[in-house]
Amino acid sequence: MSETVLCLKDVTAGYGQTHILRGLSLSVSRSERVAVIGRNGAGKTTLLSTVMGLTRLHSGRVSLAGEDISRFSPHQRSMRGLGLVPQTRDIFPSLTVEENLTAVMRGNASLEEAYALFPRLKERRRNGGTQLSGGEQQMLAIARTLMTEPGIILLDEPLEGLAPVICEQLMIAFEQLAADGRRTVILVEQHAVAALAFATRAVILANGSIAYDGSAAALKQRPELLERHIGVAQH
Ligand SMILES: Nc1ncnc2c1ncn2[C@@H]1O[C@H](COP(=O)(O)OP(=O)(O)OP(=O)(O)O)[C@@H](O)[C@H]1O
Repeated sequence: MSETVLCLKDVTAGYGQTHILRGLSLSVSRSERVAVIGRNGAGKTTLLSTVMGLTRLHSGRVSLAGEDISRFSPHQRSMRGLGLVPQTRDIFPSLTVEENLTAVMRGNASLEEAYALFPRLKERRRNGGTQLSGGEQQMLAIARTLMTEPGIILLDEPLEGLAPVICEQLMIAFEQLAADGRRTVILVEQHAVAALAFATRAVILANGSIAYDGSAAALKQRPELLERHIGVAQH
Protein backbone atom coordinates (compact mmCIF):
# COMPACT_ATOMS: atom_id res chain seq x y z
CA MET A 1 0.00 0.00 0.00
CA SER A 2 1.30 3.48 -0.79
CA GLU A 3 2.47 5.67 2.02
CA THR A 4 0.17 8.37 3.43
CA VAL A 5 1.92 11.74 3.33
CA LEU A 6 -0.88 14.06 4.32
CA CYS A 7 -3.74 13.24 6.63
CA LEU A 8 -6.63 15.35 7.91
CA LYS A 9 -8.63 13.66 10.64
CA ASP A 10 -12.05 15.01 11.70
CA VAL A 11 -10.97 18.54 10.89
CA THR A 12 -13.26 21.41 11.79
CA ALA A 13 -11.69 24.72 10.81
CA GLY A 14 -12.57 28.23 9.71
CA TYR A 15 -12.05 31.88 10.41
CA GLY A 16 -12.48 33.23 13.94
CA GLN A 17 -15.43 31.42 15.46
CA THR A 18 -16.85 30.43 12.07
CA HIS A 19 -16.71 26.79 11.06
CA ILE A 20 -16.19 26.28 7.32
CA LEU A 21 -14.74 22.74 7.19
CA ARG A 22 -16.92 20.39 9.20
CA GLY A 23 -15.44 17.15 10.45
CA LEU A 24 -13.46 16.59 7.29
CA SER A 25 -11.15 13.58 6.93
CA LEU A 26 -8.80 13.05 4.00
CA SER A 27 -5.68 10.94 3.48
CA VAL A 28 -3.39 11.60 0.56
CA SER A 29 -0.67 9.17 -0.51
CA ARG A 30 2.74 10.05 -1.83
CA SER A 31 2.74 10.95 -5.54
CA GLU A 32 -1.03 11.18 -5.76
CA ARG A 33 -2.63 13.76 -8.05
CA VAL A 34 -5.77 14.98 -6.36
CA ALA A 35 -8.33 17.36 -7.88
CA VAL A 36 -10.49 19.22 -5.38
CA ILE A 37 -13.59 20.64 -6.99
CA GLY A 38 -16.82 22.19 -5.78
CA ARG A 39 -18.97 25.28 -6.03
CA ASN A 40 -17.91 28.79 -5.04
CA GLY A 41 -17.75 28.97 -1.28
CA ALA A 42 -17.64 25.17 -0.81
CA GLY A 43 -14.45 25.49 1.25
CA LYS A 44 -11.76 24.55 -1.28
CA THR A 45 -9.43 27.45 -0.46
CA THR A 46 -10.15 26.92 3.23
CA LEU A 47 -9.05 23.30 2.88
CA LEU A 48 -5.68 24.31 1.40
CA SER A 49 -5.31 27.13 3.93
CA THR A 50 -5.99 24.68 6.75
CA VAL A 51 -3.34 22.28 5.47
CA MET A 52 -0.94 25.24 5.38
CA GLY A 53 -1.88 26.49 8.88
CA LEU A 54 -3.57 29.69 7.75
CA THR A 55 -6.98 29.13 9.34
CA ARG A 56 -8.16 28.42 12.85
CA LEU A 57 -8.26 24.70 13.56
CA HIS A 58 -11.20 24.21 15.96
CA SER A 59 -10.82 20.46 16.30
CA GLY A 60 -9.24 17.50 14.58
CA ARG A 61 -5.71 16.88 13.45
CA VAL A 62 -3.47 17.53 10.46
CA SER A 63 -0.44 15.31 10.02
CA LEU A 64 2.38 15.20 7.55
CA ALA A 65 4.33 11.97 7.04
CA GLY A 66 2.93 10.77 10.35
CA GLU A 67 3.91 13.87 12.32
CA ASP A 68 1.14 15.92 13.94
CA ILE A 69 1.56 19.43 12.48
CA SER A 70 -1.75 20.81 13.74
CA ARG A 71 -0.05 23.48 15.85
CA PHE A 72 2.77 24.24 13.41
CA SER A 73 3.12 27.67 11.82
CA PRO A 74 2.86 28.05 8.03
CA HIS A 75 6.64 28.51 7.93
CA GLN A 76 7.27 25.27 9.82
CA ARG A 77 4.92 23.47 7.42
CA SER A 78 6.74 24.94 4.46
CA MET A 79 10.07 23.77 5.91
CA ARG A 80 8.60 20.26 6.11
CA GLY A 81 7.74 20.21 2.43
CA LEU A 82 4.31 21.76 1.98
CA GLY A 83 4.12 24.39 -0.75
CA LEU A 84 1.05 26.53 -1.40
CA VAL A 85 0.52 28.47 -4.63
CA PRO A 86 -2.15 30.90 -3.42
CA GLN A 87 -5.07 32.06 -5.53
CA THR A 88 -3.84 35.63 -4.99
CA ARG A 89 -0.39 34.65 -6.40
CA ASP A 90 1.30 37.12 -4.00
CA ILE A 91 4.13 38.11 -6.33
CA PHE A 92 6.57 40.60 -4.76
CA PRO A 93 5.78 43.60 -7.02
CA SER A 94 8.99 45.53 -6.45
CA LEU A 95 11.25 42.58 -7.30
CA THR A 96 12.17 41.17 -10.68
CA VAL A 97 11.12 37.69 -11.75
CA GLU A 98 14.52 36.31 -10.81
CA GLU A 99 14.58 38.13 -7.48
CA ASN A 100 11.12 36.74 -6.67
CA LEU A 101 12.59 33.28 -7.17
CA THR A 102 15.92 33.71 -5.39
CA ALA A 103 14.26 35.48 -2.42
CA VAL A 104 12.71 32.19 -1.26
CA MET A 105 15.18 29.71 -2.71
CA ARG A 106 16.25 26.78 -0.51
CA GLY A 107 18.55 23.79 -0.54
CA ASN A 108 19.03 22.29 -3.97
CA ALA A 109 16.29 24.28 -5.72
CA SER A 110 17.45 25.44 -9.11
CA LEU A 111 16.51 28.44 -11.21
CA GLU A 112 17.21 26.33 -14.28
CA GLU A 113 14.50 23.86 -13.31
CA ALA A 114 12.01 26.71 -12.93
CA TYR A 115 13.08 28.21 -16.25
CA ALA A 116 12.90 24.83 -17.97
CA LEU A 117 9.34 24.49 -16.71
CA PHE A 118 8.43 28.02 -17.78
CA PRO A 119 10.80 29.32 -20.50
CA ARG A 120 8.73 32.50 -20.60
CA LEU A 121 9.99 33.36 -17.11
CA LYS A 122 13.58 33.11 -18.27
CA GLU A 123 12.84 35.57 -21.08
CA ARG A 124 11.30 37.92 -18.54
CA ARG A 125 13.70 37.33 -15.68
CA ARG A 126 14.75 40.98 -15.44
CA ASN A 127 11.19 42.29 -15.56
CA GLY A 128 9.44 43.52 -12.44
CA GLY A 129 6.60 41.54 -10.91
CA THR A 130 4.04 44.15 -11.92
CA GLN A 131 5.10 44.07 -15.58
CA LEU A 132 3.92 40.51 -16.04
CA SER A 133 0.70 39.29 -17.63
CA GLY A 134 -1.72 37.28 -15.50
CA GLY A 135 -0.43 34.03 -17.00
CA GLU A 136 3.19 35.00 -16.36
CA GLN A 137 2.35 35.94 -12.79
CA GLN A 138 0.78 32.54 -12.30
CA MET A 139 3.87 30.86 -13.74
CA LEU A 140 6.01 32.91 -11.37
CA ALA A 141 3.82 32.02 -8.39
CA ILE A 142 4.23 28.32 -9.19
CA ALA A 143 7.96 28.62 -9.89
CA ARG A 144 8.46 30.52 -6.65
CA THR A 145 6.78 27.77 -4.65
CA LEU A 146 9.08 25.28 -6.37
CA MET A 147 12.06 27.20 -4.99
CA THR A 148 11.04 26.00 -1.51
CA GLU A 149 11.44 22.37 -2.64
CA PRO A 150 7.96 21.14 -1.73
CA GLY A 151 7.14 17.45 -1.77
CA ILE A 152 3.46 18.37 -1.75
CA ILE A 153 2.24 21.23 -3.93
CA LEU A 154 -1.11 22.83 -3.19
CA LEU A 155 -2.44 24.76 -6.21
CA ASP A 156 -5.37 27.10 -5.57
CA GLU A 157 -7.37 27.75 -8.74
CA PRO A 158 -4.30 28.37 -10.90
CA LEU A 159 -6.32 28.58 -14.13
CA GLU A 160 -8.69 31.27 -12.90
CA GLY A 161 -9.13 34.13 -15.34
CA LEU A 162 -6.50 32.90 -17.79
CA ALA A 163 -6.82 32.41 -21.55
CA PRO A 164 -7.29 28.81 -22.77
CA VAL A 165 -3.84 28.73 -24.40
CA ILE A 166 -2.20 29.69 -21.09
CA CYS A 167 -4.31 27.14 -19.22
CA GLU A 168 -3.01 24.46 -21.60
CA GLN A 169 0.59 25.51 -20.90
CA LEU A 170 -0.03 25.40 -17.17
CA MET A 171 -1.62 21.96 -17.38
CA ILE A 172 1.49 20.69 -19.20
CA ALA A 173 3.60 22.18 -16.41
CA PHE A 174 1.49 20.38 -13.77
CA GLU A 175 2.13 17.11 -15.60
CA GLN A 176 5.85 17.82 -15.40
CA LEU A 177 5.65 18.71 -11.71
CA ALA A 178 3.98 15.39 -10.96
CA ALA A 179 5.94 13.30 -13.49
CA ASP A 180 7.55 10.09 -12.25
CA GLY A 181 5.78 10.49 -8.92
CA ARG A 182 8.24 13.21 -7.94
CA ARG A 183 5.68 15.29 -6.09
CA THR A 184 2.22 14.99 -4.64
CA VAL A 185 -0.08 17.55 -6.27
CA ILE A 186 -3.38 18.78 -4.86
CA LEU A 187 -5.14 20.93 -7.43
CA VAL A 188 -8.14 23.04 -6.43
CA GLU A 189 -9.98 24.07 -9.58
CA GLN A 190 -13.28 25.41 -10.86
CA HIS A 191 -12.39 24.02 -14.30
CA ALA A 192 -13.49 20.49 -13.46
CA VAL A 193 -12.79 19.08 -16.93
CA ALA A 194 -9.14 20.18 -16.85
CA ALA A 195 -8.71 19.14 -13.23
CA LEU A 196 -10.15 15.67 -13.81
CA ALA A 197 -8.01 15.20 -16.92
CA PHE A 198 -4.91 15.77 -14.77
CA ALA A 199 -5.91 14.01 -11.55
CA THR A 200 -6.07 10.36 -10.65
CA ARG A 201 -8.27 11.07 -7.66
CA ALA A 202 -11.10 13.55 -7.23
CA VAL A 203 -12.59 15.10 -4.12
CA ILE A 204 -15.82 17.10 -4.31
CA LEU A 205 -16.36 19.56 -1.48
CA ALA A 206 -19.83 20.78 -0.60
CA ASN A 207 -20.57 22.98 2.41
CA GLY A 208 -17.22 22.20 3.97
CA SER A 209 -17.64 18.42 3.77
CA ILE A 210 -16.57 15.78 1.32
CA ALA A 211 -19.39 14.79 -1.04
CA TYR A 212 -17.27 12.50 -3.24
CA ASP A 213 -13.83 10.98 -2.83
CA GLY A 214 -12.76 8.49 -5.44
CA SER A 215 -11.26 7.94 -8.82
CA ALA A 216 -11.23 10.91 -11.21
CA ALA A 217 -11.98 8.60 -14.13
CA ALA A 218 -15.05 7.23 -12.36
CA LEU A 219 -16.29 10.74 -11.56
CA LYS A 220 -16.10 11.70 -15.24
CA GLN A 221 -18.73 9.01 -15.85
CA ARG A 222 -21.06 10.61 -13.28
CA PRO A 223 -22.35 13.78 -15.01
CA GLU A 224 -25.28 14.03 -12.57
CA LEU A 225 -22.85 14.32 -9.63
CA LEU A 226 -20.79 16.93 -11.42
CA GLU A 227 -23.88 18.88 -12.35
CA ARG A 228 -25.19 18.79 -8.79
CA HIS A 229 -21.92 19.85 -7.20
CA ILE A 230 -20.28 22.01 -9.83
CA GLY A 231 -23.41 23.42 -11.40
CA VAL A 232 -22.56 23.08 -15.06
CA ALA A 233 -22.89 20.16 -17.44
CA GLN A 234 -19.49 18.51 -17.92
CA HIS A 235 -18.60 17.01 -21.28
N1 LIG B 1 -10.88 35.24 5.56
C1 LIG B 1 -12.15 34.81 5.71
N2 LIG B 1 -12.89 35.22 6.77
C2 LIG B 1 -14.16 34.79 6.94
N3 LIG B 1 -14.80 33.94 6.08
C3 LIG B 1 -14.12 33.53 5.02
C4 LIG B 1 -12.76 33.93 4.76
N4 LIG B 1 -12.35 33.34 3.62
C5 LIG B 1 -13.39 32.60 3.18
N5 LIG B 1 -14.44 32.71 4.01
C6 LIG B 1 -15.74 32.03 3.88
O1 LIG B 1 -15.49 30.63 3.89
C7 LIG B 1 -16.38 29.99 2.99
C8 LIG B 1 -15.57 29.09 2.07
O2 LIG B 1 -14.73 29.92 1.29
P1 LIG B 1 -13.56 29.32 0.39
O3 LIG B 1 -12.83 30.48 -0.19
O4 LIG B 1 -12.82 28.31 1.14
O5 LIG B 1 -14.42 28.59 -0.75
P2 LIG B 1 -13.97 28.10 -2.17
O6 LIG B 1 -14.59 26.77 -2.37
O7 LIG B 1 -12.49 28.18 -2.31
O8 LIG B 1 -14.67 29.15 -3.11
P3 LIG B 1 -14.13 29.92 -4.42
O9 LIG B 1 -14.18 28.91 -5.51
O10 LIG B 1 -15.13 31.01 -4.58
O11 LIG B 1 -12.74 30.41 -4.12
C9 LIG B 1 -17.17 31.05 2.27
O12 LIG B 1 -18.44 31.16 2.87
C10 LIG B 1 -16.36 32.30 2.51
O13 LIG B 1 -17.20 33.44 2.57
